[in-house]
Amino acid sequence: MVNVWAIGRDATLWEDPLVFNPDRFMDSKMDVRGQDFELIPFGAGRRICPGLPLAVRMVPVMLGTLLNTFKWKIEGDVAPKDLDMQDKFGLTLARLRPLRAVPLPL
Ligand code: HEM
Repeated sequence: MVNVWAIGRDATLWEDPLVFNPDRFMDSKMDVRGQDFELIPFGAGRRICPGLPLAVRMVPVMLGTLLNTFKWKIEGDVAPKDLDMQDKFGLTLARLRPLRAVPLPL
């Protein structure tokens, strides 16, 4: 069993590992397809997620469509910088408080 949680918080691998900063991947050559073990959201090796080819195509299409079709705000008018990023323990990590985003017509 690989502790992906610990890998993702390892300060020898990540700058400011506890900071939610998706921009850190902007110029990154890191491959999520099980080649770079710092980041293995689909697992790696023989049991790697068989849905990976579908997911890497569909997630950008779906996310891009949602972002281009609506403006978004966080329910309760919470500012993004104030978003509660605590997680709750489980077999997989889930947000303690679900993100409830509201689509607004453009
Ligand atoms: C962003 C989307 C997805 C992520 C992040 C993801 C992630 C994962 C991870 C981490 C595993 C465990 C790999 C391991 O044991 O090392 C897994 C397994 C699996 N995933 Fe996905 N997955 C995604 C989408 C999908 C989709 C779209 C499908 C099917 C259409 C799928 C089907 C499966 C199946 C069947 C397994 C079990 C494989 C096995 O145990 O041999 N996943 N996935």
